[in-house]
Order: sequence, then C-alpha cells, then structure tokens
Amino acid sequence: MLRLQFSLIHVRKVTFYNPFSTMTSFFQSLVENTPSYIFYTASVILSLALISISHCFYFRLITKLYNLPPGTMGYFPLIGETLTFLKLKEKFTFQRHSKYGRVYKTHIFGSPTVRVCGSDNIRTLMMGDTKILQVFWPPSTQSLVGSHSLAVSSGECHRQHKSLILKTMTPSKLKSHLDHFQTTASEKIESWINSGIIDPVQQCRDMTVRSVIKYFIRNDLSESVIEKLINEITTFEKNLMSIPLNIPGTGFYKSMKARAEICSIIQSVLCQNNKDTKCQAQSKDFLNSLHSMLQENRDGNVEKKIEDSILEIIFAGNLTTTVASFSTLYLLANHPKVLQKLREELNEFGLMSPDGIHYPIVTQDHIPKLNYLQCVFKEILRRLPPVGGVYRKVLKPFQLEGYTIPANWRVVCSIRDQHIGDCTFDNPMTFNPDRWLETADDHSAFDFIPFGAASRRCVGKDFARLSILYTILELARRAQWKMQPSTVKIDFIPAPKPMEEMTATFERYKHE
Ligand code: HEM
Repeated sequence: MLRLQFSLIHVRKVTFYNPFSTMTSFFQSLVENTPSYIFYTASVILSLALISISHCFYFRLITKLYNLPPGTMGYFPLIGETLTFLKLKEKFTFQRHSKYGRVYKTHIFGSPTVRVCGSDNIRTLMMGDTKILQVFWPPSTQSLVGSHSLAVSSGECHRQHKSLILKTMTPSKLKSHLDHFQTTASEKIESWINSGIIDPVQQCRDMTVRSVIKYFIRNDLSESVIEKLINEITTFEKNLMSIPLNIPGTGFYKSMKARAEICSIIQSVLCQNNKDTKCQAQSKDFLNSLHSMLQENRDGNVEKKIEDSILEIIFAGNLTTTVASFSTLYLLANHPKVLQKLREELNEFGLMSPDGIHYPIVTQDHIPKLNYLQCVFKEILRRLPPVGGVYRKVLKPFQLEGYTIPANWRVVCSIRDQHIGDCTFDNPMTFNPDRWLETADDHSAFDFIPFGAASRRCVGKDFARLSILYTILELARRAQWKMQPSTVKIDFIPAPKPMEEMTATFERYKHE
C-alpha cells in the first residue's frame, strides 16, 4: 500500500511538475520543428565552439603550470598541425628539429605530441619507468593484432611472453635456418634476372611475405595456400591504422575478416602439424616451438596466443623488412662504388662466381667475417630507417632537458631525426658505409636504434638482419641492376618508399 502511494506521488510529480520534463518537451518540439540540416549544423558548430574553448583553456592553464618544450600547436583544436605535417612530411620534422632542437612540441593526429631525439634523451625514454610511459598503438592496430600480442601487452605479461618468443628465435636457432635466408634471397633474385624488369616495391614485398610465411607458419605450404595467405595479409595490413568500426563495408571490418581467415589457416596448419609425426619431430620450426612452449608453461588460451603472435609478426616484420630490402636495391644502385667495394670483399672470401652459374656456398662462418657487408647493412638502416619513430603515451608528467611533458600527451622517440638529423652522425645525409669501419666503437647503444631499444627492442631483429644481409650479398654477387627513373625521391612518411612509380632492370653480373 505504502509502495503504491509512493509510486502515485512519483508519477504525479513527474507528469505535472518536473521541470526537466518541460525542458525535454521544449527541446523535443524544437528538434521536431527545426529542419534536420539546421539542427545538425548548429550541433556541429556548438560542439566545435565548446572544444575550441576548452582547448584554449587547457593550453593556457598548462602553459602557466609547466615549462613546456618549444614548438607550435597549430590554430585548430584536435587538428593542430596535422594538415601541415601531412603536406610537408619529413620537411615538417626536419624544419622543426633545426628550429627548436632535440625536444619540441607539436599537435598531430588529435594529440599534443613531443618529438625527441639525442642519445641521452632516447636512453631516458627507452629505459624509463613503465608507470610513466606506456607503449602506444592506435585502437585499430590493437584490435587487429590482438590482446595477446607484445605490442598491446605490458608489465609482467609482456616480459614473460617476450622471453618465450625470443627463445624461439635465438641466434643459434636462426643459424640452423641459414639455408632459408640464402634460398629465399637467391631464388627471388634469379627470378628478377630472368624477368629482366620488375616492380621493385611489389617484388621486395613478395620476397618478404613469402619468407615470413615459410619461416613463421610452415615451410612446405602449397602455392595455393601461400597465395591465399598473401591476399589475406594484404587486406589485413591495409587498415591497421583506421577507424575501428567493425561494421560491414568499412575497411576495418574487411581487415578483421582477413584476420579471421589467417587465423583459420594457422589453426589448420597446427592441426596438420599434430597429425604429421615427421613435422612434430622438427621442433625447430617456429610455430611448433611456440606451441609446445606455451603448452609446457600450461598457459591458458594457447591457440589465441599463437594466433596473436603470428599476426603481430606479420604486422611488425613484413612492412619493415620489405622497406629495408627496397632501400638495399635503391641505395646500392645509386652508389656503384659501394657495390664495387662489397664485391671485392666477397671475392677476397672466394664467394664470387666466375661463370655466373656456380655460386660458392656461404657458410655461417662467413657472415661475421664479412666486415664491409655488415657496414653496408647498418648504413642502409641508418640512412633510410624503416621505422621513423616509436610512440609512447605519457601516464604521469615528467622532465626532459628541463622541460615538463604533461600527462596524456604522446612522446615520439624520433629514429629518423636521430639517424639523419644533425645530432649524432657527421654528414648524416651521405650514404657512407665506411663510417662504420672508422667509428665502429665510438657510438653509444642509443645513437643507432633502427630496432628500438631496451624492453621494447625488436624481437625480429636477428631474423631481419639475416634476411637483409643475404639479400645484399646475393644481389651483389648475382645481379647488375638499374632503378628507373633514377632521380626518384624517397618519401619517408609513414615509411620510406619512392614518391613515383619505379621499375628496376636486371641482368646477370659476372665477376671478371
Ligand atoms: C628491418 C626490419 C625491422 C625493423 C627496422 C624493426 C623495427 C622495430 C622497432 C623500432 C621496434 C620497437 C617498437 C617500440 O619501441 O615501440 C620493433 C618492435 C617489434 N618488432 Fe621489429 N623491426 C623489424 C623487423 C621485425 C621482424 C622481422 C619481426 C618479426 C619477426 C619484428 C617483430 C617485432 C615485434 C613483435 C616488436 C614488438 C616488441 C615489443 O613490444 O616488445 N620486427 N621493431
């Protein structure tokens, strides 16, 4: 009875006296009687005005509170300097680096950002406390690579999973696969020589993606499965940085579908591996090693962890190694003296072919002794770093070079500025592998950081290193090539690639 009385009072109040109800009906009638386009335009203008006002207040306050790094934030809220950045690309970072120095602020991709270079600053950030700085990837990348990937995990979870992945790629395990790297590079380069003319970007991608599939999934997949995987990987990669709307028709939805297809192929390979006793015995295979290690550790969710690890490897390894292979073709074609010196070194070790038919086998003892080859490899990654910078989100304000970096800002450790800005290397724009012969010991661990550093250092660096070393070596001893047009400039953002379409013409090199 009491309850009934209360609800009646409540109903009456709501019906006759509630001021919110009156306001609601007022807004309802306003919405119903106003043409929808006026309504939407007004809402957009109002929202923009509110964002602009809060943006102004926030930056006034934060400028009073903190000694922020130099730099400009652009005039528009959210957009900041994004349009200028996209228009000027690497010129944007070079100009600001030379104007403001090693630490400067800007506002790009919807967030206040501080770009940093200089070995001591990079050391501070890379070795920094994970409670202050957290690795940052866009939400679309996080969803596509999966919650068990290294890029998404942090703390103890990240440490444990990373040590597991690293155990499957120890230098000794990789050494036992040297034939994989040599065959992949030599077969591909032979096909280029036979074709005569190729699309270098597309062919470097094909070489890398096949190598990644064969090494990390299974070596003896049929051509039709490889083709299917390559198609799905292409779709998967297209929308790694997109708006994460998982509804039919969007790019993100297509990539999620491609992810599911790749996962189902991985599952059928795992199933096949279990049946195939011969394959079980070959525990040196990446997929088998990872599977048995996860099972030994009694980790839950083994299948999902395997799927996420393979997808992350595809994401992290494919584009980067493709870029490095393209850079090898591009830089060596434009520096014939370097190529000549490389061939002289290979000849000293008896690795050149006198007839262009028989090529001496490169053993695991050769690689560390080929000093100039190692210098060329380093110089390619210095001059055209495949990853321009690594991103972190600031969790708590911290100090750098006397400036305060506020919480919720982003920090970019700029690998590009570090390698080809004026703070570390002499004549940084010159491609000069000899610099590594002269100054091999003069550099700190944070001067040259193509693979990042510290706890987030690249897990695939030894795989990438062997893959690129063999590409350089096999190119030098088998092929003579030209890139056309030879004057094409390189666009650095998001990763080095030619600004125009290019072709490469190939013929066999014979060492006389
Ligand atoms: C030339 C080729 C490559 C370059 C330049 C490169 C560069 C990098 C860089 C700079 C990072 C650090 C990211 C950060 O600090 O946030 C990184 C991380 C990573 N790379 Fe590579 N990478 C290459 C090849 C590969 C390959 C072949 C694989 C796969 C086998 C791979 C797998 C990874 C993974 C899983 C991470 C995340 C590590 C973590 O968060 O702890 N990378 N890479």
